Amino acid sequence: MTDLPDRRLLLVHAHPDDESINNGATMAKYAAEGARVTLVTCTLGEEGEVIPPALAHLAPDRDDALGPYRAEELAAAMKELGVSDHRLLGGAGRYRDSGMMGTGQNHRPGAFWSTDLDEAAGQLVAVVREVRPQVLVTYDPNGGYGHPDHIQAHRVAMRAAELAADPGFRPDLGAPWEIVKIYWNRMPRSVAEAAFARLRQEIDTTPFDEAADINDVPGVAEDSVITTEIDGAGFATAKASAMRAHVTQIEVAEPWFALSNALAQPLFTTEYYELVRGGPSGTTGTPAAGRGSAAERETDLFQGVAA
Ligand SMILES: CC(=O)N[C@H]1[C@@H](O[C@@H]2[C@H](O)[C@H](O)[C@@H](O)[C@H](O)[C@H]2O)O[C@H](CO)[C@@H](O)[C@@H]1O
Ligand SMILES: [Zn+2]
Repeated sequence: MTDLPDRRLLLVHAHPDDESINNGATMAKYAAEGARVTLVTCTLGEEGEVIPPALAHLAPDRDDALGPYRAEELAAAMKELGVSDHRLLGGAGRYRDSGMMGTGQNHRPGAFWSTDLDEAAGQLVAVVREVRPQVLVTYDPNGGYGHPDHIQAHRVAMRAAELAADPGFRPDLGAPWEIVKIYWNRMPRSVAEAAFARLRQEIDTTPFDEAADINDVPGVAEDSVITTEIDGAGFATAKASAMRAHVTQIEVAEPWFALSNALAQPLFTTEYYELVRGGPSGTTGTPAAGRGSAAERETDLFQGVAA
């Protein structure tokens, strides 16, 4: 029927760098194991800050050239992870970075936050019906930490999963395809708290002045919500290198890193997820959240998916 690899994973993210921060080890692991890993990034991060002074001219209020530069950073990061299929939703520059919640950029023409949901989801349906992934990874409904582009990426991903399976929706985009398992990026509160406690103790050994707040970490949730953990210890170097490739946004001093506001955070190589559709048998329908102790969690996103 198709010459696609058996296992196909689709990740939907808002800006260049989110994929490496949230899923770098997971992406590197599955790519190394021969799965097809497809990344769709919804904007080029045109409204981001710029860390290196020598690149300050790229900023949106100067040359407004950060978008193309971050596209190059993304390509470099994908090389570090061994991921060859990475796309920009609707093509480069179709949807613009909306800025932080409540800023004027939210309503700038072309901002992703104010784009039509079904129009953007239609762009993603074309990718879903081409790639035919068994597994989709995106953000929780709050986008991890409330950034408008993250919230919109969640909405577009979930809507596209629904429309891609509907035979009455845009037959011109290909045969309908039902994604068997959908995950949201998560971080167990107990793991985050322990890591931040160690970071605060060691802050003087890092190049950073202070630690971020645990609430700055995307997707923090009670441990019982976490259904799945992917041990990416073997891919720590790849993840750190991919994060470093996003030079304008991230400074990495392993096992710590800081985003453009220079507040240090832990760099996690175990990456956590909440399974929100599909279960061990691959059936659809929302599984009961949580599986009790960590020992009961899935350790493979494709667990229960028929090849
Ligand atoms: C990780 C992430 O989603 N980064 C976004 C975010 O960047 C933040 C923004 O620049 C803020 O002003 C800083 O204080 C904070 O440290 C950054 O993480 O928002 C940007 C603008 O929408 C976006 O380009 C960037 O990718
Ligand atoms: Zn982001």
